[in-house]
Amino acid sequence: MQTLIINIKELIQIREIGIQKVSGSEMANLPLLRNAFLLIENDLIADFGLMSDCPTLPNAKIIDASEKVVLPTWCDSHTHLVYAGNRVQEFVDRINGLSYEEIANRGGGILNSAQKLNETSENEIYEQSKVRLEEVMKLGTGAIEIKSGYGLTVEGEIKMLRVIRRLAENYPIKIKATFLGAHAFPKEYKENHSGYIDLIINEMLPKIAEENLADYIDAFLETGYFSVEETERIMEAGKKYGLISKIHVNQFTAINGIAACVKHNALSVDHLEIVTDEDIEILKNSQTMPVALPSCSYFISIPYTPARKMMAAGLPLALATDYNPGTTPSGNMNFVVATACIKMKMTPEEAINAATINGAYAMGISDSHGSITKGKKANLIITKPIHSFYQLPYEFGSNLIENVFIEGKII
Ligand SMILES: N=CN[C@@H](CCC(=O)O)C(=O)O
Ligand SMILES: [Zn+2]
Repeated sequence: MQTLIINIKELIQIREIGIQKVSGSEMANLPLLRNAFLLIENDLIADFGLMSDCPTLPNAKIIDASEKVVLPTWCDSHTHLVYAGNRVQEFVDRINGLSYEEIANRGGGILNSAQKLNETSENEIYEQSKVRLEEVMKLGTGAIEIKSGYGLTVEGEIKMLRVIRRLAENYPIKIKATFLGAHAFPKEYKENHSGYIDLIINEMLPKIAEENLADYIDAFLETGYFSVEETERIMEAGKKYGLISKIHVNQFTAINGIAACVKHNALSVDHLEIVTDEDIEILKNSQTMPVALPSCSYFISIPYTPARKMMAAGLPLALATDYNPGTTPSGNMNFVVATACIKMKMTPEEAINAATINGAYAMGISDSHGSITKGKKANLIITKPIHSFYQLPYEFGSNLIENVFIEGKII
């Protein structure tokens, strides 16, 4: 099956095979072709180039993309898309003056979602989550990481990871699963942290490994949540089962967590609303991808990740949604890209690199996703007629997407 997209106004994010990520000043460069074609064969990108070199293929389905831009689908490397119910009351409480921390201290926050999740059947959680997954695919997300972390019990964490696996089996989008048992301490372990960490290591991890339910391991390394030492125990235990870490860190405070993550070869460090000069020094010369979550900063009014400072130091940066019921009830990567431009002063080129190739790296899939490269998955966004790709972040509230291809098929 061949599909030939012709007359593409701008074909953006074209890369040679082998580019895993872009860093520092390279992020300002977003390679593109004007007046281009792209050939899809089955689920893969078979060829692309200038219209002057476009092949004649009588049996191919032709799509005319005159006045339209084609780019790779978004790679959303950090979400909590599987959850039960919502936290809309906390949203109103915050408007009325309570902080995220105050809400959590009253038993709201993550523990509120955990209670709902443990009271809801696996089937019902699947039904609620698939609606969100279908919505983000239509919004141009072609690969997504989804975390557990609202179970906080052996049964609850396994239930979440089984829902993630079922979504991966039933939808064409690439899904990576991350085990986040260390998201918060359940009430009964408030004074017994080591007891809960023992439960994670001795009960949850072996079962998860037995069913092969997770690709990565995560922890919420933060004042009032998991300390550096506690997170190190989790990362070490994960390694024994082949789970590389992707860690929530530096959301509210900088407590030398990034150094511990780099020491344990974390694939990514995520949030980074508070970043010190020492943190930046440590991230240099590491293979760890920093991941910013600007719609979380927007929704709960906390600082934005200092993207300019980090890129100026030569670091790469990825962008993701953090889709979750508490701090970011939105999985819209188009909004993330626009917010990165508007609030973090990333250029459209930098933001698109961060949301595609670097997002793919942060979920370990840059060999197959994140750029227009021969042999990679034919995961493409075709826009409506627009003047240039700059219009995507510029018209931040509009949906400028006409079609989304995932693995060669329009969804
Ligand atoms: N910060 C930790 N975890 C989630 C929010 C969890 C929640 O409030 O439900 C986050 O990434 O923002
Ligand atoms: Zn998160």
